[in-house]
Formats: sequence, structure tokens, C-alpha cells
Amino acid sequence: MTLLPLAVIGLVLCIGLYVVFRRQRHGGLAGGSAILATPHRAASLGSDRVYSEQEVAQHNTAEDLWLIIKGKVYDLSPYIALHPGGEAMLRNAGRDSTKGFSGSQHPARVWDMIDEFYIGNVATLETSDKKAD
Ligand code: HEM
Repeated sequence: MTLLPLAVIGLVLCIGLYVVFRRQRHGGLAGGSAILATPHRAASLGSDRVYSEQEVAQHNTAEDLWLIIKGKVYDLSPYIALHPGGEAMLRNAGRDSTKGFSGSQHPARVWDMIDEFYIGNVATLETSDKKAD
């Protein structure tokens, strides 16, 4: 009879230790970059979106930063704070940055890195505006 309280305390301690152990294994932050390891919200918008250059130009701040690279639009707002080139990216915000991005300061892997920030394409100029005769 006197052993019962001890058994209950032991059981509670075991459950507590088990819960703490599980949290440490599964609840911690994933290694590496949290942003690059997390699917970007833009990915859910799909790749079929088409943006005009004027629309892209409105996203030209550090909090809301879009770039055009080779006709594709990227929302780099989550990346600007991590960019080793810092503000260089901001100077091109909202514009075609193919030249800056293709510069020798960048290793080839940056082409893989931008994929997760892809949100759509730039509208190509209409060819249907020629006069109908
Ligand atoms: C207009 C666009 C961009 C410009 C002008 C630019 C400019 C630069 C510059 C000047 C550096 C050299 C920093 C230094 O070593 O002191 C740099 C480094 C870097 N940038 Fe950019 N960047 C642009 C966009 C991007 C984007 C979109 C990404 C990735 C999503 C990126 C990823 C990197 C990485 C990884 C480095 C370090 C390269 C290395 O030394 O290994 N950049 N960038």
C-alpha cells in the first residue's frame, strides 16, 4: 500500500521525461536557413501568374521587393535581409535585374536559389495592338 504513491510519482516522472525527449527531437528548429527550408508563400500562388512591368515596379521596398530576372518575377522580400550583397538587390527593386543577377559576384548556385521565390512571369508586349484594316 505504501508503495502506491511512489509508483504514481515514478510513472508521472517517466511520462514527463518522455514528453521532454520527444519535444527536443521533433520540436526544434530545422537546421540551415529557416527561409530556404520553408516553402515560400509565393509558391502557393502558382507559376501561371502574369504581371505587368508597372505592377512589378510597385514592389520596390525592402519589405516588398520583387525583381525581374530573365522574364520571370521573383518576390525576394524574405531574402533581402539574408542577401550577402545587402542593399545591392534593393537598388534594383521592382525592375529587370537580369544583368545584376548574372554578374560575376554570384556563383552558379544562385540560379537554384531563386526558384523558391518565383511568383510568375512578366507580361510580354501585346502584338495585337496593330491597327485593324
Ligand atoms: C539585382 C539583383 C542582385 C544584385 C545586384 C546582387 C549583388 C550581389 C553582390 C554585389 C554580391 C557580393 C557581396 C560581397 O561579396 O561583398 C552578392 C552576393 C551574393 N548574392 Fe546577390 N545580388 C542580387 C540578387 C541576388 C539574389 C536574387 C540572390 C539569391 C536568391 C542572391 C544571392 C547571393 C549570394 C548567395 C551571394 C554570395 C555569393 C558568394 O560569395 O558565394 N543575390 N550579390
